[in-house]
Amino acid sequence: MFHQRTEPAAKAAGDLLDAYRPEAAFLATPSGVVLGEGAAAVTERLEDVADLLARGTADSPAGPIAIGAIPFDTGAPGRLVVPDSVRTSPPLAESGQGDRRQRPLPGPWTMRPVPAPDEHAEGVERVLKRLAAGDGPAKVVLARSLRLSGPGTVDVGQLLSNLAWRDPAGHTFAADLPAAAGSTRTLVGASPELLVAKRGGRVVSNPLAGSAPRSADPSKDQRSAVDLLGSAKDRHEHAVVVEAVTEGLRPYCRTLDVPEPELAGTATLWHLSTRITGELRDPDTPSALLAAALHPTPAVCGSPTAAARAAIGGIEPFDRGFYTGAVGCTDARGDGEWIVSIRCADVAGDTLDLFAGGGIVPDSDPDAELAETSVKLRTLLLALGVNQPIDAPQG
Ligand SMILES: C=C(O[C@@H]1C=C(C(=O)O)C=C[C@H]1O)C(=O)O
Repeated sequence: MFHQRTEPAAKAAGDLLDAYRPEAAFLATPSGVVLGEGAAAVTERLEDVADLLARGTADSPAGPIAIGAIPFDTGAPGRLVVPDSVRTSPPLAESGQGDRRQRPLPGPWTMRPVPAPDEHAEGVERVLKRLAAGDGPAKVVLARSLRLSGPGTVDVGQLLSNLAWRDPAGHTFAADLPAAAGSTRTLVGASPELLVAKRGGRVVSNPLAGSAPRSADPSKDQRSAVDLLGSAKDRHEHAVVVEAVTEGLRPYCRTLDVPEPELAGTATLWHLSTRITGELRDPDTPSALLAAALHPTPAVCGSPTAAARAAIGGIEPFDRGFYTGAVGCTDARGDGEWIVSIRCADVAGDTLDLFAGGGIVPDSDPDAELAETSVKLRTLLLALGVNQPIDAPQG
């Protein structure tokens, strides 16, 4: 039995960003901001969250909340925390505080791509061969990572703040992870992708898949968007995800609405996006259970899931850890939001591991896929204040 304190709501989201310290949990979405401090209870599995929350009380009428992260590997432990105390605020975009709090993190940084860029392109070729064989996956999401080491302990709070103010309408998070040797470990990022949100009887999922770079030149930017919307390869890559999410939600829903894909823009990329909405058969279905049912979608793994996962395991030379997992928050009624953990870094001590991947289908081009991951890495690099090419060979 535990009791969760609910502090008075903050007037401005920026106050919660300023109050964030490593080991706390922070989530900002278009529906609001949550900062959780301390740990009254902890679990490793999404499926156990509802029972855990039922064992506690809170000042809030919605009961206690849990907040945290799960990894890509569905068999590996997550870290979902019921904080001792919780503070909330209206969304960042409504704070009127603008972007005045951005500051680059101190460098210099050494950067080590894992694998080397040309090896990632070779990995894409290997995936293409597996797809062509016809007896394995139909789509595989292949990722690469970039390890940055800096001059001192990474200021996670400043990085979180930079990410949040760069995109106040996005999903920005910092989740405490199982500790690395001797230092706290945090997953910090700004993801454009909603895995699932549930409020009362309504459910929403907004898968993204199919990407094109943005351009500072408005006519080029427009062309890139129009080409993406008309690209048969990208529409196929996207359709695979929409179908899996729709089928994943169907058993829980009385109605489901699946519109045609549209464009969603981040600062650096265009994506194909489908906002799937539905009415739950049972409005008490916990959001954490829906997240567990959908994770990992073919947007981050591929399809069919088991074959794609096996291909990833055979080709990616690193452990994804919490990248391409999910970060989210739920109350005791099951209302909550779960975000796909992409455009993120796993930070411990003076080191950040950045990750980016892309969906490979039979028409994918290895060089274009490498370039796409480089653009995706820029979300974190720009928030760090690093604006240098990353694919030049390193000494
Ligand atoms: C895997 C990532 O992004 C995912 C893959 C996408 C794609 O292949 O086009 C687009 C959005 C995300 O669902 C990533 O950012 O690392």
